[in-house]
Order: sequence, then structure tokens, then C-alpha cells
Amino acid sequence: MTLNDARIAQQGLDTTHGAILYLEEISVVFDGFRALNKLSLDISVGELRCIIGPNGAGKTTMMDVITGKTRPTSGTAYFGQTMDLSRMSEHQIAHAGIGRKFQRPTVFEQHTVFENLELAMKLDKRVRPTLFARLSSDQRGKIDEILKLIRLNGSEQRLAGLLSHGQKQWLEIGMLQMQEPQLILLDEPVAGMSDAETARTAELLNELRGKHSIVVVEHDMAFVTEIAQQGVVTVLHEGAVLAQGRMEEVQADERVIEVYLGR
Ligand SMILES: Nc1ncnc2c1ncn2[C@@H]1O[C@H](COP(=O)(O)OP(=O)(O)OP(=O)(O)O)[C@@H](O)[C@H]1O
Repeated sequence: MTLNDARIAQQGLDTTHGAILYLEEISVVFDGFRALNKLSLDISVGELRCIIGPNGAGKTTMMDVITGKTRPTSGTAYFGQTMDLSRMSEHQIAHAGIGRKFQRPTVFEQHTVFENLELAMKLDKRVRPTLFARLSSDQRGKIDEILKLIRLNGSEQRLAGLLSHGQKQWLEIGMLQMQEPQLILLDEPVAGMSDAETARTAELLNELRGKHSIVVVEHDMAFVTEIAQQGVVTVLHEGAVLAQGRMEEVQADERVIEVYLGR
């Protein structure tokens, strides 16, 4: 851990004003093209926010800004009241508690489900156990709890490489959980899943509702309807917020129908 990392970790997350993430007038310009155009967005603590929008709307670029992969050309991004994401490295942002799941699962295929969860816990720099230390009963209990959540209890000794696509996605969500991020970003979590797997993923996210702050980017509208419930859905278009509100509100919005749903 560098001195700067230690300073950020020590600073802690300040959510006294109820929001965990503030994006204000974020623009990202690639060679003259505005992928994000003064995007402003707040996520509340414990919220499950769904972000939808047509291809090229800027959803991935927004996630890249939050995780430090892409620097905004202008605007501000804060994690809690005090952490300026534009001044932190990707590593520092992950360390401060923002966890991201990419679209393709990246589990350790040669290891069992249990070992994947164990490894995820041991990669958590805040805990710093040695890789070969035996698990405490608390740690074992936590793995068991996550196995149930991700519907893989009973499969803990299977090799991750042998799991179905959906199961790998759940395992990766479990691995994220092991690191207890304060904010979880999920990029198209049900892409490529069967209908049954999609339904179970919706159940899983509904179980996480309120316990974590979660941002889900997804194209599958049936799935979004399942998990949005009474929460806020944000529609991005051309790098900015086109509409925002409950799912039935944005679905009825003429502008949203025109650019996205009506295609
Ligand atoms: N590194 C880059 N250089 C140049 N242009 C980029 C770069 N990254 C993204 N873009 C462009 O920015 C725009 C927004 O892309 P982005 O991937 O954020 O959209 P998206 O909403 O995630 O789309 P999708 O639903 O297809 O994943 C696109 O037109 C894309 O081509």
C-alpha cells in the first residue's frame, strides 16, 4: 500500500448527505466525439439503480469514469462527500470500495467455486491474511452465506470452469460480495443467460436490495422491470440523462420510446 492509498483508505467513505455517488456535468470527449455530455447523476446509499439506453449512449463510458479507467474531460465525480474519483487511480478506487463486474465472467476456471470465493476474500487488501492461512469460522460462515445467495451451495467443490454461463456470472457476483464493496457496478449481468437464469438473477438482486448500493446497466427490459420495482430508472441517450423515474414512467415517455424502446 502506498502512502497515498493509505491516506485514502483512512479517509473512509462519508455518506452523511445520503448519496454514495455524485456525477456532476461529466463530459468525456474522444477525438472530438462526446461519449458523455455533461452527465449528472446521484446514487443514494442502499439504492438499486437501473441504467438503460441505446447502444452508444455512454453507459460503459460512465462506468469507466466511475472506476477510474477513463478520465473525464470535464466535470466532477465524487464517491461520498469527500473522495474525488478524478484524482484517484483505478486501484485506489477499487480499494476505496467500488466493485465492478464486467459483462464477461472472469472467474478462476481451474479452481473450485469455494476456492474462487476464498481467493476473492484473500485478494481483499483491507484484510491482508496470508494466502495459506486457515479460514476462521467467521470467514467460513461468510462464504457459506454467499454460496446460498448465489445459488451455488451444494456446488462448492465443482470447478468453476465447468459451471454454466449463468452460474459463472453468479459466482463473480459472489466474489464481488466477498470484498464487501460499498458500491457495486454490474455491466449487463444477464447478457447471454437463459430465461431461467435471468429470473434467478433478478431474485438474487432483489435479495441484495437495500443492503448495498448497486448500479445495473442492462438492455433486457423484462429483467429491468423485475429489479427496478419502485426505484429509479435512468435512461441515457447521447451521453446525458434523457429521462429518469419509475420504470412505468420512463416506459411511457415519448422521447424514450422514440430513441430506445420503440425500435
Ligand atoms: N476509447 C474510445 N475511443 C473512441 N470512442 C469511444 C471510446 N469508447 C467509447 N467510444 C464511443 O463512445 C460512445 C459511447 O460508448 P459506450 O460504450 O459508453 O456506450 P454504451 O451505452 O455502453 O453502449 P452499448 O449499449 O453498446 O454497450 C460510442 O459511440 C463509442 O463508439
